[in-house]
Amino acid sequence: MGPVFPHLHVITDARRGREPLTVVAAAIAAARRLDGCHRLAVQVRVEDDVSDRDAYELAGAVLELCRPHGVWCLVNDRLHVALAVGADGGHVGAADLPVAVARKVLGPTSVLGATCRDAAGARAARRAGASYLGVGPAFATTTKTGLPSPLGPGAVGAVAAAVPDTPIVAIGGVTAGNARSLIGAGAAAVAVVGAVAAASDPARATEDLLRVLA
Ligand SMILES: Cc1ncc(COP(=O)(O)OP(=O)(O)O)c(N)n1
Ligand SMILES: Cc1nc(C(=O)O)sc1CCOP(=O)(O)O
Ligand SMILES: [Mg+2]
Repeated sequence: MGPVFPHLHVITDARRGREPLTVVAAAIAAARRLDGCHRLAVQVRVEDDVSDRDAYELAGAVLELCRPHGVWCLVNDRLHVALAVGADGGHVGAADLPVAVARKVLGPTSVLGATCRDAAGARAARRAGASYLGVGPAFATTTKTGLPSPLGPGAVGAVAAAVPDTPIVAIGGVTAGNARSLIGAGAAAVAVVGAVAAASDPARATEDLLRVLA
């Protein structure tokens, strides 16, 4: 992992009718304006019914946007796609490959994120080889269904305190208005879908988030 763990993870919204590449390009442009590309990561996340071919094409195109600026490109769920495009790493959750297996697939040096929702899960994921932990839902979200009740900053902070050597990325309902409460509680970073992808001006939204996270 590089010396600075990115504070803002922008996750693609690849639902039909969205324009993930336009959003990613806008987010990177905003980070460049703030001289903050090292503080930005992009996670390629597609719906389950998207074909591997389409996920591969999207991930390759996102990587092409990220790499020249040193922005991390991570791939959600589909580690074979991460490897195929040469991404910086991947992210897995409870329905994906187990963390230890994901680590084997990606190799020892790739970035590997794992979703966890409590201290015990965080310690287990860390032991299994996760390099960062996605913890959520921090706040209510409509982007993903079937999630447990929001944790709030306090519970996110309790997970962070359980794994002090591991960056926590708080996810779920994060906005420029509430991001600082999560960093104040102990998260190293936040991840967003809607706050950037659904914004009328995704570049401005990215800039706002990077500023409050500085
Ligand atoms: C940073 C980050 N945290 C959590 C998740 C959620 O992963 P998962 O639980 O596997 O759910 P899906 O995103 O695959 O629907 C994430 N993607 N990123
Ligand atoms: C993909 C995802 N995972 C979550 C979790 O808690 O594990 S919340 C979430 C959706 C985040 O989208 P938004 O920023 O629009 O709320
Ligand atoms: Mg997953």
